[in-house]
Amino acid sequence: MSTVLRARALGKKYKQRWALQNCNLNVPSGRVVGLVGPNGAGKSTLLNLASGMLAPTAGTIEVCGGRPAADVNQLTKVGFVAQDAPVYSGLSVRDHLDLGRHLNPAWNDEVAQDRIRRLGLDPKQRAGKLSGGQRAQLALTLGIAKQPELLILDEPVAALDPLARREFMQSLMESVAEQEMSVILSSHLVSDIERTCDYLIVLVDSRVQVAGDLDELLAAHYRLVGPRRETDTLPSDQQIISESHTDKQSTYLVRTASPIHDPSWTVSQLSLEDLVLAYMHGAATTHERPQLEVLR
Ligand SMILES: Nc1ncnc2c1ncn2[C@@H]1O[C@H](COP(=O)(O)OP(=O)(O)OP(=O)(O)O)[C@@H](O)[C@H]1O
Repeated sequence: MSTVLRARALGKKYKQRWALQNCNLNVPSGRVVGLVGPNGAGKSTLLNLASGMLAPTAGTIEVCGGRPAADVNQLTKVGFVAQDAPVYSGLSVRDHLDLGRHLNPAWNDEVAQDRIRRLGLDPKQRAGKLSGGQRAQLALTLGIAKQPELLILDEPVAALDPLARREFMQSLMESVAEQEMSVILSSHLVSDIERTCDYLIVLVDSRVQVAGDLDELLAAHYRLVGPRRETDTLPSDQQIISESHTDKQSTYLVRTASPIHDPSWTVSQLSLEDLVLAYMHGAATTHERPQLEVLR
């Protein structure tokens, strides 16, 4: 199985503060990866390192088998749509497509023109006059028509209303299905991740808390509710992600590869939202609880 992103002890420091620390990842190719975490967790930092916009302070990162943005070949392989979908406000939609055609050797003009038509964008319209959603769609169009091996999207739907968000994600999924493309996208919205992603990375407070195949992660996490028990009474193969207690009752969210047979527990599976929040809560027990927007 080939790897689209590999990070080893990767770190990025701004002045005295680590924005990303000891990040180790092996993301398989052909997946749609959801990168989730609270504000300031380090998501943009990781995506900027992956696109070559930033250089690591520590460790290494490889995308599509090479150092990000190392040469023209590497630049061709990776598409990056930064946060807030940056476009040139003085240029028209058509100018953007012309620019894309000239700058990208694997540019697919048919895909670009078709998307613009389907979105109902006027080619003569200046990008500065488009709505936030239309700008995001234009930026996504440029990323998709470039036909990269890896498309990186930093909070692509943040500015969109729920309907526009769903349409945006749908059109992204159609393009993924049509092209052989890996995608890494960051989002605060668990519902978007749930609908579109098959691989999850949870980043909190500059550290990767968990990463892996979404279905495998969901299958390996449980909520245990039962009479109050101390942490050290749980089997060692159960990794405690978060816990809460009342005088009489304990609730644990655990990760384990083994089935749970203990009859004193009421056992249930976790939703994706539960899982993400458990890792955020677990990582934040010494801090204020981070905010995660959960929209349905
Ligand atoms: N250019 C910079 N100079 C100094 N500090 C920075 C810079 N960029 C980011 N940081 C800090 O690094 C940390 C991680 O920021 P980053 O933008 O990667 O987080 P994020 O998870 O993308 O957040 P958000 O969800 O709010 O976009 C934050 O504490 C932020 O203040």
